[in-house]
Amino acid sequence: MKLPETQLALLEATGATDRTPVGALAEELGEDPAAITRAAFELEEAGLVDVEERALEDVTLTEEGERYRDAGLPELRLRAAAVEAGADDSPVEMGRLLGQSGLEESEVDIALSNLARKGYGEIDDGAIALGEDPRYDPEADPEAAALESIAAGEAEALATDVLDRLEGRGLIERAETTARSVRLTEEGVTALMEGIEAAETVGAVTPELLTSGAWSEVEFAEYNVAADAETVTGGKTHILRQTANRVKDVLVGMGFREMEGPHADADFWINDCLFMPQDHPARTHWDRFALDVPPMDDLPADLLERVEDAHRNGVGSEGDGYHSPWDADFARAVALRGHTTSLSMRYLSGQAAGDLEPPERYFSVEKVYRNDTLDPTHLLEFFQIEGWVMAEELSVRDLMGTFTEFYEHFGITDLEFKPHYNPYTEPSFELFGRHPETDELIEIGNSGIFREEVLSPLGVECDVMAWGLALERLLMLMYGFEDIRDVHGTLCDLDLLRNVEVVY
Ligand SMILES: N[C@@H](Cc1ccccc1)C(=O)O
Repeated sequence: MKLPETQLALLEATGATDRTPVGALAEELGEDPAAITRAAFELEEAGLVDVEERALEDVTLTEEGERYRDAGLPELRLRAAAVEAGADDSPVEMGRLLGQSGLEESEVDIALSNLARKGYGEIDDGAIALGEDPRYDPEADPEAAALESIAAGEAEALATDVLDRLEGRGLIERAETTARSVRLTEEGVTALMEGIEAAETVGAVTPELLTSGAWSEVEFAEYNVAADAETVTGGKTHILRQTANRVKDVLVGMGFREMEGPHADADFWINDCLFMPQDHPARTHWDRFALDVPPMDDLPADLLERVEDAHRNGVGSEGDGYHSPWDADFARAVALRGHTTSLSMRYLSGQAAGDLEPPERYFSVEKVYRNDTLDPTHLLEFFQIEGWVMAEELSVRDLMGTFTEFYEHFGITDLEFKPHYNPYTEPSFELFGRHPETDELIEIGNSGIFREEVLSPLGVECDVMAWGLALERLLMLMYGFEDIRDVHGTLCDLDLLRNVEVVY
């Protein structure tokens, strides 16, 4: 008779009278328990051993259970302090005991309720009385003793009601496991006496086996295709990134080209080009992430001059500018961009991709940084879907039509628009969508048609409509997430991300 090596080793290590646990055999043979279990079942199928399975309970201490095992159960500590303070004779004020007992604030209620439950003392009017004949025996508290047994791996002998109580208190965790043990059958004993040879088995076909022709002589290991396999949660693209890629595909499909540019940029590109006055509240130091790096000295001088002129004196026949302070050093200072409209400015100015002729369409899906207060819909950094269209004649209808087409690709068909104000667009619109779970209207973007004060210094003579949409908000509408922190950043909910069904 021939058997694969692992099976033979297992058979030789197995007794005919006493059952041996599979775990012990795995340890003895230095093999993976899963491999030994598999071998045991194969031997059972061949009639050489029999495998017994028993449902077992695996009991472990929780962190709190561990803590009480070290320091003592809170009720026992309180009781000991009460004895010390003479509560055997007359009631002792709670207030006096708490300090002595060393109980944490969070443990006081736990101590009191369990003290009463166990009949170790009575609490009346803020004082503890121990009574005449306390059932208390510090050496024999069953729950304290059970914590010790569990820590020593001897939970099996414990009564179910004690385990139930500890579980109810959150001090232990119980899990079902299966214990398997094996014993030789008569056939197994006979086969061993007659002698068994080790057959070399092969787990997988290799190119060498195929080319040498050896495949026809070797014995292949049999797979148990019915066995449960461990769940492997492999790496995959984060849905935020997946959605970003999808957004890019959609926009490319709509004829847009992608913009690139720096995350840390001169205030000039982030704000000044956008006709944002230098004393605008959003430009104060606590709203932006200023960087302690040298200023950007290579801003195009003629453009700098034209932007300054638009700020100071206005553009065209009607506007007359802000008359607000203008400081070129302020324009050169570097900060993390609060929106990617800085990229739009670079491209529209001709500095990024050369002079552009209408019609042109550009987009980016990139990170922006804002010093917001963290909450379910705000993060310090998020992804903005920036975009603009340059054409001879544009109207609000073109803007709305573009959004309708874009969001339809993501199954969002109930957009709402509200008039809005931006220093750099006129008219301006905020975009809203309905959250699928809460039915609330949530803001998903901001848009408008650039003002002459923005376009004229850049040298653009036709219309440009533009927008900034929040990728995370799009995700909320698509997937129904209510807290953006579940899917973004280091606090994200891994289970949620693993199990989410990709929408498109
Ligand atoms: N920059 C704006 C979005 C926007 C871009 C272009 C035009 C109008 C609005 C924001 O971050 O909210």
